[in-house]
Amino acid sequence: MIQFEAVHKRFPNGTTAVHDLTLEMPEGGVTVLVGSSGCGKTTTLRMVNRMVEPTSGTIRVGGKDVLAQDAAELRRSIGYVIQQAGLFPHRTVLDNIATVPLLLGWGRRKARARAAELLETVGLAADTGKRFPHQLSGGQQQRVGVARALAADPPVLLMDEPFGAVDPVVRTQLQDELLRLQKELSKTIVFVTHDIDEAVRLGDRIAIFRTGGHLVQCAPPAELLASPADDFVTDFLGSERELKLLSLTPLKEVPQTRATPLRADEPVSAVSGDGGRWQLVTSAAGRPLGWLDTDALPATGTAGEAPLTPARALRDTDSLLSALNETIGSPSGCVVRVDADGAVTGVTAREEIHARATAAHAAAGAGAARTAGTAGSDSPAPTTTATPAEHPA
Ligand SMILES: Nc1ncnc2c1ncn2[C@@H]1O[C@H](COP(=O)(O)OP(=O)(O)OP(=O)(O)O)[C@@H](O)[C@H]1O
Repeated sequence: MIQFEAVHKRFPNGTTAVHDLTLEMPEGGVTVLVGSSGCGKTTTLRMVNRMVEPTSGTIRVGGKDVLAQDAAELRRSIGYVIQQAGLFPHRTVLDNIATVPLLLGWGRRKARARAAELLETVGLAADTGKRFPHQLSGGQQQRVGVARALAADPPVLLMDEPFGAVDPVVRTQLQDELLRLQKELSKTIVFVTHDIDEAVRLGDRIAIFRTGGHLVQCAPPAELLASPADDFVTDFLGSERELKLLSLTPLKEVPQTRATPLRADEPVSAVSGDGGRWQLVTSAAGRPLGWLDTDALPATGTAGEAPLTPARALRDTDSLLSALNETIGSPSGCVVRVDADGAVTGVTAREEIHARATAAHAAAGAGAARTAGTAGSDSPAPTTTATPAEHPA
């Protein structure tokens, strides 16, 4: 959808912000640009909608050279979200969202109706529309910024540190919202961030830049984490590289021991972990109540009276990292698995989770090696075309 071919940007003061960039951003995917401050991420992003003009090279959006298009028209056809939303302070939220549709001549009524619909899409209450931006929290303003960018339903969204100015809890909520929206809308998104965790969470592909506007590596997150191209990328990914890889792998494919009723005449069922000492007790509806230590049971006691150690249950869509975390806290060393309704389906032992984690690492590494081989290079290529790796739903 977006292609950079040998793009160079040198500002009049002599600064080279982007150096010989060749990069493809696939349709319907999120490409995240990361790197330290001043490495050319924003300049790269802004060249897509011609807010910055390249010095040389070609940029195509949907196959068309951006320089061959009218700049204002191009900008209206591409959504743009920036840090702190950049809303017009004297316009209501609804009018802010309706900005591009009005510029496109939709008429006030239709533009406002679309804006009202988008308020709901981004998770804001209808009455928010009448307020002014300063009457909203930072997180709410960012949602309005996203709604404004989506108003004319552009195929491409440019997002420049959109969640950089909110606290970590709101940031996670906004990331969740974006993932949810993206599942529905499948936009081609270019997302700039400083935060590698955000990049791993949101990106279908991550492009890592180094100062001077050099692209060092571009790959799906799992490949990048399993096979960083050089020491710069390794350092940038941080010391928890392997754990980040586990955060991308869902628990789904890891086998589980199925739960079976302990005694047909009791409203509890149990499944054994840790050689049978620990029993998982469930309610009549099959929800997990906790782990029962059978060694500590009084001779005459029953499962229904004994104290239970709480068990946090995981679903198939949870990550191997969450599973690993649970095995550390679980007295049995097993994680409890539940279905979408919260009913226990079984348990998985720590060893199974470790084995799957090792396999996930090997598979991601093999994917990167295949890509490097295809590219005909003896080091991982900066631009890869490998199949996207597993990603949490
Ligand atoms: N208009 C300009 N004139 C001159 N130099 C500029 C201009 N805009 C950006 N630069 C320089 O180009 C380089 C890349 O800037 P850019 O904003 O693209 O980096 P960035 O990776 O987005 O940085 P940050 O993460 O800090 O936002 C920097 O050295 C910056 O100072």
